[in-house]
Amino acid sequence: MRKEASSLILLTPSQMLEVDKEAAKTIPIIQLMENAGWAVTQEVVKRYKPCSVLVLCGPGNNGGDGYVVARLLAKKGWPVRVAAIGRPKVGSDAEQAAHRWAGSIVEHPEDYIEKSGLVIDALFGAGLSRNIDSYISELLRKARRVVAIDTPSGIDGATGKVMGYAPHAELTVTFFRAKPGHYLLPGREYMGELVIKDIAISPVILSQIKPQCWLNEPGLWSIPTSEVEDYKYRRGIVSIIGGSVMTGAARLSAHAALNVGAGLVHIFALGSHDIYSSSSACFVIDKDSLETSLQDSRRKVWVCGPGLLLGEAKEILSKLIASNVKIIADAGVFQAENIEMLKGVSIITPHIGEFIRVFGEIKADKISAARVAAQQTGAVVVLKGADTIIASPDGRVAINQHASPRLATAGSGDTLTGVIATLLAAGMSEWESACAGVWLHGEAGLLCEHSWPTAEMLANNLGKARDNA
Ligand SMILES: NC(=O)C1=CN([C@@H]2O[C@H](COP(=O)(O)OP(=O)(O)OC[C@H]3O[C@@H](n4cnc5c(N)ncnc54)[C@H](O)[C@@H]3O)[C@@H](O)[C@H]2O)[C@@H](O)CC1
Ligand SMILES: Nc1ncnc2c1ncn2[C@@H]1O[C@H](COP(=O)(O)OP(=O)(O)O)[C@@H](O)[C@H]1O
Ligand SMILES: [K+]
Repeated sequence: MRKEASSLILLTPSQMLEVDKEAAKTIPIIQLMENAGWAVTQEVVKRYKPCSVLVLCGPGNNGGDGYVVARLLAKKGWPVRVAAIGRPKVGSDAEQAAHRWAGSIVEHPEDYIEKSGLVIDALFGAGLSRNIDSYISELLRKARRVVAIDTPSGIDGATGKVMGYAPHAELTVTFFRAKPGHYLLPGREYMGELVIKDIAISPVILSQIKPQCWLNEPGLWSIPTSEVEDYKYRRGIVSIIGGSVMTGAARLSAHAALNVGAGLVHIFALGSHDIYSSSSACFVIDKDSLETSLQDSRRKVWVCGPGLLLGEAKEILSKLIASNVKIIADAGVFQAENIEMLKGVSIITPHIGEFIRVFGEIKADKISAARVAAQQTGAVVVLKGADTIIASPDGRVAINQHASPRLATAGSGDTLTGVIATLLAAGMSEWESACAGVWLHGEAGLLCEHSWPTAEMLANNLGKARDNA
């Protein structure tokens, strides 16, 4: 089902704390904590039969949620023990929640954890501020089945990094909106099933927070549908530079563009035309000079990079930039290790190796690095990988989890450029084309999960993928 863009918002832990403060103006935190604990309890009883439960409670509000879960599960007759790993601050909401827990508090959780049917991880959530220490990591290592409150303790909600150690949860219940760390790797691998629960925080608060990050799903964008009065120029023209030596990449890009619904695909071949002419009756092979082809004002979108040698990429890219067309730059363009060269490009699609070659090592995290690269170039950056990040120069970021490892095949990136170019040519904005293109590419991969697809097979599934968006 198509989601509302607002439900796709991802909040960093610090934004979530801001939400918390705002929400507290109308609903007391202790009530939000009760709601959070109730939400977790509901999800637990839905999935598990009554069993012995050990709730590991940390010193903050994450721990507070844990005390509520302990109380509610015990009320339902489940055998529950609580371990208080760090006492809540005097006068805090978590302390109030702890006072309401009348059951046992074990001093040595290590004596119980292996025997417990279920461990509720309520140690740290949004307030994780440093690496997990060895006592806690040794303890968590012994847990067999873990349900995490907000996030498995040790996962940085902003970046998905593991801070020393984190348990692999079977179920993670978070509140109001998910966080980037729920979807970024490696964090995503620790969540198990992720459930986002409404705890009566008003979405109106979001307008004050000004979120800048979304999960990449339909609803964040919408793709033009086919109309009765469609004609090929309205569907959009994609022009692709074909390399003189490596000719497969441009052909794959062109094949993808046609399959995802481009009205017309031109290939401007740098060497012999023959291979391009003979590979599909649907490609239009340019016979004119590049300058003449660029004078056709209907040809606004160009793909430059797949299969290009460094010299070819450099020369052609500068000509395209000077012509003010919209450019999707990939592959060959990134051999130059040159940020300046990319200024004037609309969208760049580097994989992590290419990204590092051009922009240098990623020092902080992938989101920040992609954002900086977008600002430096003025282009939308698609940082490809298993958790592709799409960053706009204006600071917006989308995280894509809608993909399959089956996409990791030669030429897969070339098909992606063809998809993005088609959406751009159909009139979508740079940001939306990049986000939607990455999703469609992922969907094509998911449609092939019964096989080991080649890039051509992926391209063949793009029309179906577009219909599914
Ligand atoms: N945001 C919201 O709207 C709501 C948040 N709630 C819960 O509140 C949590 C956030 O609460 P807090 O801000 O109190 O933060 P946490 O409870 O996540 O942790 C903060 C505490 O842990 C300590 N700490 C952090 N990292 C540590 C480490 N590696 N080793 C040892 N101690 C460490 C800090 O010193 C602090 O005492 C959320 O994760 C969520 O579970 C819920 O109570 C309901 C509402
Ligand atoms: N493990 C994975 N999970 C999901 N998507 C993947 C995975 N590995 C690669 N991909 C996707 O496949 C594409 C590979 O692109 P790229 O590395 O440029 O390949 P090529 O240069 O061979 O065309 C990217 O869109 C990337 O996001
Ligand atoms: K937790």
